[in-house]
Amino acid sequence: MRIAVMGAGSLGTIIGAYLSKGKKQAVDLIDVNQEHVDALNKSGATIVGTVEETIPVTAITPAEMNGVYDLVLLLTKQVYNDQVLVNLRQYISEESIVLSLQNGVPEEGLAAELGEKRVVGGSVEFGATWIKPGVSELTTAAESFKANAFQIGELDGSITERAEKLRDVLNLVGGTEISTNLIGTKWSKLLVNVAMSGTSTVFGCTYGDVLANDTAVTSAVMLADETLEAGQASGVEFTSIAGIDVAKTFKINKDKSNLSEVISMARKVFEPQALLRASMLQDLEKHRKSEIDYINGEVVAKGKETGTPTPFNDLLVHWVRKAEDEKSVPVFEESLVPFKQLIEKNI
Ligand SMILES: NC(=O)C1=CN([C@@H]2O[C@H](COP(=O)(O)OP(=O)(O)OC[C@H]3O[C@@H](n4cnc5c(N)ncnc54)[C@H](OP(=O)(O)O)[C@@H]3O)[C@@H](O)[C@H]2O)C=CC1
Ligand SMILES: CC(C)(CO)C(=O)C(=O)O
Repeated sequence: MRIAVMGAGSLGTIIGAYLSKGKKQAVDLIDVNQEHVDALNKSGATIVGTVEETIPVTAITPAEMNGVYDLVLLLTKQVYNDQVLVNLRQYISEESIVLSLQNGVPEEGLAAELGEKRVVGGSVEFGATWIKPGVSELTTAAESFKANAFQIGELDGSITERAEKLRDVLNLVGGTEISTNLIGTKWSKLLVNVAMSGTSTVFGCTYGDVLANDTAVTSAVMLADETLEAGQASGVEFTSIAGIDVAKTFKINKDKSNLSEVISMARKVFEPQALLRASMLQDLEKHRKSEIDYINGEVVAKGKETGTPTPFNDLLVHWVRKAEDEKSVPVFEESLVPFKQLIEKNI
């Protein structure tokens, strides 16, 4: 099988490295960062953090792509999908599979662009941070990465031979399961990103800082609840993620009578990830456009479509877009002010 890892950044460096290990298939790590590509070819892909390993890989820039790939792992940020797909079209056939492992719910758009038959979806259950050319950090405990790295699935939830084949390939990286409810799986991961990555971004802090502050953590669970409301109103059946049934855990009663219980659960569930900083926050720090439109913005869009109010997500998207426009990084105490006001109005 000839595999393209499209976007060998934080995640792609690690995934591409483990797929290349043992040379079981031909794998190209493809990235626009020439310095990174050169370092990968010269010294291999170095994984630091919860594992320490260097694996020889083949890396190229998009301009050096050639021939046809059987499998493309889409690991660029969704923000760049339009330009990535224009290039990619030249290197896929009718039989090629494009597996998006991006956060958010890009599958529908990809199927419209590339044809439903070519697209398989997936969700990544570990974290990674690009450190420098050739080096990426695994930020999830190694045992948990080996046990639960991916959930993948066909858009219609069927278990097909190709999904089983993809599972076997991804098992070379970390534990992979086939989801029979891909949209539910993607929305369940979306809920975590909306609540925790959204707040980590808008407050400019770690997950731990969010959990430790009453206004920030209350905002996080309100964001999660809006995700459940908007998702369920559009027919999403939420699933479990890392063993947590998200619909049961994060549902806030209309009269808010269980709010403090939900906050306690959020603190317990996310405490092991206290050191994480959202990749969207890292985008703001690099003065880049973040994936906010595809994360919290997805909830706002579904809320509009279904007539579900999403005031916390509206406010968060507004503040993150403002930071993008101003090329600034949110300051914790400043961002707390409007969220405190919204909580006083709504709770
Ligand atoms: N990092 C994480 O912990 C997790 C990330 N995800 C999701 O996975 C996806 C990838 O995230 P992440 O690995 O963090 O992203 P990164 O930005 O670290 O990696 C993407 C890489 O793609 C490169 N790139 C940009 N444009 C192109 C292009 N046209 N062709 C080829 N390469 C290109 C970027 O180069 P340059 O930087 O120079 O632009 C970068 O090296 C996102 O959707 C994210 O939400 C999901 C779970 C966890
Ligand atoms: C940090 C992590 C892994 C949270 O689940 C993530 O998905 C992100 O911020 O993009």
